[in-house]
Amino acid sequence: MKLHVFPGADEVLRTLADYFVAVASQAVAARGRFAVALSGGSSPKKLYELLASPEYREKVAWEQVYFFFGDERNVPQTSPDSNYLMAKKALFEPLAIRSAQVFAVDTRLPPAEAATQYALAIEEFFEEKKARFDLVLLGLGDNAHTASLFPHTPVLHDTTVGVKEVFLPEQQVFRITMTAPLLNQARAIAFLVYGASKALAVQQILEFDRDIEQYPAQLIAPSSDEVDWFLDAAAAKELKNQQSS
Ligand SMILES: O=C(O)[C@H](O)[C@@H](O)[C@H](O)[C@H](O)COP(=O)(O)O
Repeated sequence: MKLHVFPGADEVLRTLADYFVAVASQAVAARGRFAVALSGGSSPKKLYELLASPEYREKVAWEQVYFFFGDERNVPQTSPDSNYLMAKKALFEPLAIRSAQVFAVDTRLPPAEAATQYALAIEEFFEEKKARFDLVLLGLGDNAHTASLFPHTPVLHDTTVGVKEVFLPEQQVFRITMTAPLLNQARAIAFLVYGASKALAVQQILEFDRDIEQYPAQLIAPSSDEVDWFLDAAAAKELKNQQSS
């Protein structure tokens, strides 16, 4: 696990953008393609816009990049809450990404069906059960959730390598999420977390005793052991140890 802590969010985003470029280039060179599972929420929007900017857009062979979503809200793809719509506006449209390169959750289906169909689409893409993303981008909620692995939800104990629907009783909404076993098959995982509101969650995940019911992001432990945390100082301020382990 590697920590990359910088004073401001801009430096965090640029460092993660450079990391993204490096992992993408390595994957294309080794396997002829780069399969990435994007994070949703608000934090990664600036990263996607930076990657699509004139400074970065020439650094990646975008025609060899295939995009998936670590999770999705159970809303139409035209909804402002859609992770797909956010990525479409920030990344896919500016880079003229072909629709065949983007695997979005079909949220027209009922949640359970959408999850099953998405899992099948992932298996077909990788042409095997051991689907391995080259990179999974993750955020962190201030309640220590990641993707849609929320505290005290059954999906936290799901050993399926796949995609499941999650009902969030507080918000009375469904989400669709990759399970921890699927996420953990990734070759590399990068968390992007910035802002003081995340500081306690970061400390809980990295320094508290294991308690996945309360701190679901503790489930993220890829077999590759390649987990990089990209944090600004505000998000890292509760950490006693800011050294990588
Ligand atoms: O669909 C989502 O919302 C994300 O996948 C979710 O896991 C997100 O990463 C965290 O909730 C942090 O969200 P912010 O970046 O908006 O704080």
